[in-house]
Amino acid sequence: MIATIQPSTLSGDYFAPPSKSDSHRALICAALANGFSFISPLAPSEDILATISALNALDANIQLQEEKAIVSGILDKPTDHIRIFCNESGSTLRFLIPIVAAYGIEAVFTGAGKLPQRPLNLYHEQLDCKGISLDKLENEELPLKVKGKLQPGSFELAGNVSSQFITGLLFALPLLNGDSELKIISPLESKPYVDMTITTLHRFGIEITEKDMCYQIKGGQTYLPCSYTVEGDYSNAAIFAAAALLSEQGIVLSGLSNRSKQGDREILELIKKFGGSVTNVSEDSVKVAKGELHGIAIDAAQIPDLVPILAVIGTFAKGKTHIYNAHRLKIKESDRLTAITQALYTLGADISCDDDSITVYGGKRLHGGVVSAYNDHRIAMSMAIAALVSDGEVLIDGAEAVNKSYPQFFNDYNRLGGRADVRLG
Ligand SMILES: O=C(O)C1=C[C@@H](OP(=O)(O)O)[C@@H](O)[C@H](O)C1
Ligand SMILES: C=C(OP(=O)(O)O)C(=O)O
Repeated sequence: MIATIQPSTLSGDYFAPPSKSDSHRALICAALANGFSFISPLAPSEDILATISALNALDANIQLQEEKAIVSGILDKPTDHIRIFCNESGSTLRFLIPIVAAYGIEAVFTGAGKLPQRPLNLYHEQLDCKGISLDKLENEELPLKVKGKLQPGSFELAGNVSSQFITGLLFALPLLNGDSELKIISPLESKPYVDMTITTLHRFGIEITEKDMCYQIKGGQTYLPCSYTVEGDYSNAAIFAAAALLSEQGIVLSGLSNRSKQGDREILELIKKFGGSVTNVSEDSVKVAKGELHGIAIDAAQIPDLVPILAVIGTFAKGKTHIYNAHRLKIKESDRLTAITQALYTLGADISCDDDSITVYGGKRLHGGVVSAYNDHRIAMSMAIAALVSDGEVLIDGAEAVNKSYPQFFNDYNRLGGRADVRLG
């Protein structure tokens, strides 16, 4: 699909869609609980549908009704052999591998897009000696056959590859018949996502303690069903917060808890640092509007998903914006460092990147052109915001990538005054 976008200004009232990360966690915890849980709101993005399909393959019974899921948990040990298609969802894949291992189920995991090239090395290193065999069936990470019964004990993981490996083990280890500990042996990046996991586990009756970056997990714990309200998604709302920086009237962003553990709520502090206007309206809504924007330095270690839209804001801001500690962006749905740099460069931005950082000198308008989404939802959405300040139309090739996390993106974009025409290309 191709999105053809004319320059415009977005303004008005925006309501954040449910958080993809929070939704994954709630669905998995509910599926591991014996009894009925109710989860709402839910948005049927490709990633969330992948997790629902995977959990139903594990004999959980998840019924989606409009924007709500009714989940009855996995009954004892589900079937012995299953195939789990994770589509392009790294969360689905990395969260479910330890869970399948905890149940002793033989499973073949498959995926699409770049997922077969995204690393699983930490599981190969840590699960092989805990009763689990992980066999690559072809020459990439997927298809992957997982076999064996996960044993409790001591695990050691690096903190600078993906926090998703830690989350996956935190879901599974409480189910085992013995205690475990999970030592993080290098500085933990994307730590807010692990904090989100622990918060959601607590809501479903599972307790994890942590001291000196070592997580202690008691075995024999029982997930308890509950009614769970999914938070608004800061990662996707950040796209419209950036758009608001181009608008005198601004945008009121609602449905975003000011007590959220989502790391990407940092977007509001960063917008203030850029010189944008941020005004609290209520506990769950904030108004963002135009300000005198100047370049800033940004440590991306804890907020990787914000980097594409931060680079776009950098093109708005006068002077230098430098985003560093961003090396992990190379192993997302695209090599996001190269993708966002190339796409903005195509529209005339003064931008460059290396293996760990992006530098952009902003303050001048961009020009129109044709850019790729690189099969990456966050690149597609970020470039739709860059199009707002381009002299001339911008065509985003592969705009359907937004469906991975935010199928309603272009509807919301146009409702706020955007001029995006999305057609099969
Ligand atoms: O746990 C999660 O929900 C996520 C963790 C992050 O990955 P990393 O931990 O690999 O940075 C993030 O990029 C991803 O979109 C969602
Ligand atoms: C990388 C992302 O998700 P995942 O790792 O779940 O594929 C994302 O949503 O930007």
